[in-house]
Amino acid sequence: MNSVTIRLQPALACAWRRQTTRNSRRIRALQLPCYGASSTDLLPPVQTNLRHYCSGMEQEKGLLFRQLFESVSSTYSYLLADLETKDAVLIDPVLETVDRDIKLIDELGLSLKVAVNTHCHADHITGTGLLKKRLIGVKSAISKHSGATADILLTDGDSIIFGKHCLNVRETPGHTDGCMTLVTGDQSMAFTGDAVLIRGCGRTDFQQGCSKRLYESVHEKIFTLPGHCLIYPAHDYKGQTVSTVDEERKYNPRLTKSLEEFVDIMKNLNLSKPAKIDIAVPANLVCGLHDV
Ligand SMILES: N[C@@H](CCC(=O)N[C@@H](CSS)C(=O)NCC(=O)O)C(=O)O
Repeated sequence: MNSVTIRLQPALACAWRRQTTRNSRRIRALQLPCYGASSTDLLPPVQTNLRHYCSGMEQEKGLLFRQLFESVSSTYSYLLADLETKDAVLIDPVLETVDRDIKLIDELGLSLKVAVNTHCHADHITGTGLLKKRLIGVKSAISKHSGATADILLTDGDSIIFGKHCLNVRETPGHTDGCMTLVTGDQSMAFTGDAVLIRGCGRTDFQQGCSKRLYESVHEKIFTLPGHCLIYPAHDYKGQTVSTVDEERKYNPRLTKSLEEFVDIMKNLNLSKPAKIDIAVPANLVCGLHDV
C-alpha cells in the first residue's frame, strides 16, 4: 500500500492513500440524518426528509451539498464543500454543464479542489478536463483501475479530503472495472455511480462489465453500509433523486434476487448502446479535455 500523502495545496484539500486501520478510526460515529418533518412542512415525504437532511448537514456539520442534473444523459453531478474552508469536490461533472457548475461554485464562494469521476462513463463526456482548464488548481481523480489518466488515481480505502470532510473510496467494479462508490466520512451518503441506481443498477454488457462482479460489489461494499445511508446514483431515468441502503436492500428489483437470477436478468436487459459511447469512452480515458 502506498502511504504517500498527496497534498494538493498546503492545509487544503488533498487526496491521500488511506492507511486502513488508522483512518478507519477517523470515521466518526454514525449519525442518523434529521428525518423529522416540521408541522409546517407540506412537501411530500422524500423531499421533506431530504430538505431537512441537507439543512441539518449545513447547520450541524458544516457540509454544503448540491445535487445537479444534466437532462440529455440524465446524469447527476454532486457538489460537496466544507462551509468553513470553502474547499469543494465535484463528483461526475458533465461537459455540457460546466458553465452552470462554475457559476454555482463562484456564487457560493467555493474553491474547487477535486473533480472526481466514479468511473469512465460511456454515455457522456466528463466535464473534468474543461474544469481543469477553466479553474486554477483543480485536480482530476478517477479509479486506478479505470484505465484513464488523471492527476489522482484512487484505489480502495483512499480518501478525498476537503476541509474537515472526506469521501472514502470503495471499489465497486462490475459495470466497469474502475467503478467506485464514494462514501462520506460519517457514512450518511454514498455516491454509487452506476453500481446502484435507484431500483436498478448499471448495465454489464460492455466496458469490462461483469454481472457477478457487480452483484458481489454491491452486496459487499454498498449493502453493508448503514441502512439510513442515502444513495445518490450517477443517473436516474425516472425522475427519482435519492434512495437509501435500506430501500434498495428491500425493493431493488434486480439486486434483491439471488446471484443466478441477477445474472439472468442482466443478460436479458436488451438495452440499446448509449448513443455517445464511441466518442465518450475515448474522451473520458483522458478525463475529457484533460490534456488540452
Ligand atoms: N440511452 C442512454 C443510455 C442508457 C444506459 O445504457 N444507461 C446505463 C448507464 S450510462 S452507461 C445503464 O447502465 N443503464 C442501466 C439501465 O437499467 O438502464 C444513452 O443513449 O446514452
